[in-house]
Amino acid sequence: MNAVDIQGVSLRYGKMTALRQLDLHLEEGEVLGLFGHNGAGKTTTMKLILGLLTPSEGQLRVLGQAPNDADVRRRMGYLQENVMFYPQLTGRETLHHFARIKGAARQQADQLLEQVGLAHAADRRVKTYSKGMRQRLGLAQALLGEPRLLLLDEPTVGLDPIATQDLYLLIDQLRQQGTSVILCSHVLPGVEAHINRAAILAGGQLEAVGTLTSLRTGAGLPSRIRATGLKQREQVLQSFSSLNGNARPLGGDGIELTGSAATKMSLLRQLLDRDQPGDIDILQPSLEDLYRFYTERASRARAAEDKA
Ligand SMILES: Nc1ncnc2c1ncn2[C@@H]1O[C@H](COP(=O)(O)OP(=O)(O)OP(=O)(O)O)[C@@H](O)[C@H]1O
Repeated sequence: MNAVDIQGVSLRYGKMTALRQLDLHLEEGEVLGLFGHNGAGKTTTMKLILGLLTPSEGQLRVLGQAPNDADVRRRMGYLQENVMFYPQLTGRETLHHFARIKGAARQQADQLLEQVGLAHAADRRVKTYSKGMRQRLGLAQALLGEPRLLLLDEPTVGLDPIATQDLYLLIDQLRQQGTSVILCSHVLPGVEAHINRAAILAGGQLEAVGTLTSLRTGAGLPSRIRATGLKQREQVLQSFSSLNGNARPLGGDGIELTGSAATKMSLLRQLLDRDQPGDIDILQPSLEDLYRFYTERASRARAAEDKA
């Protein structure tokens, strides 16, 4: 059973179509990164999964049930963008309050405060918390009741680099325990090692979805192999240039080879056949490169449609 199954879902706010024919699924124990420009439809997708919105068309199942099923709601955790709390309550009281609403055990509060690094501030009022502390409290609130499905909307906003890294490690841990996670973010650097697949929304439509490897193959963006410490650099350069012109010299004794995701490994083997480099770096298209590629492709397609 998939944690989330979205089939042909459209969502209209009056005349405005926020999501168009969305097909997307989330496997159990999978982390899906959901990316897109402002207004692309990410929060709308989250709200549909949470049962806060009803599709105008299409089918949606969450943990095998309708999203507004009471049992499903108990097994979901949600960290919303710009999370707000009662300023007069302490961190611990805040979690007790949400535990009551969610039907979760009150004793969980202390363990969760510890887990998100807020144990030292458990008895301080939330109004004295920094932005990052409120974000951590939001995460603890989302984790109440040991959810099987976690929806995180911009979870790293306000977190410092160490706290961001801690959050990603926590997501890795939850995934290992079988929790499914959808992570919406505009912050792409650093996230790619922690997601199984990425989905890119543009203008309410799914422009691309897949593992980074499959998105790289689909985009056809080049990978670069940088090698230094070559003993026969000129011969190596010549032999690659005569093959397909994808080699160029770098400063010192280095070279850079450029190839598609499909040819990368073969280029690497050819290089190692020809020389014994002291060091090698492989620079693959990053999540940002892929995001740029797919969103620009979507914009071009839309501009062409508008012209026609
Ligand atoms: N309640 C609403 N009434 C009318 N239009 C809405 C409403 N909520 C969202 N929209 C519109 O639906 C579209 C999708 O919005 P959504 O909030 O899902 O985008 P998003 O990808 O989460 O954006 P952001 O990154 O800015 O949070 C936008 O054009 C937005 O203006």
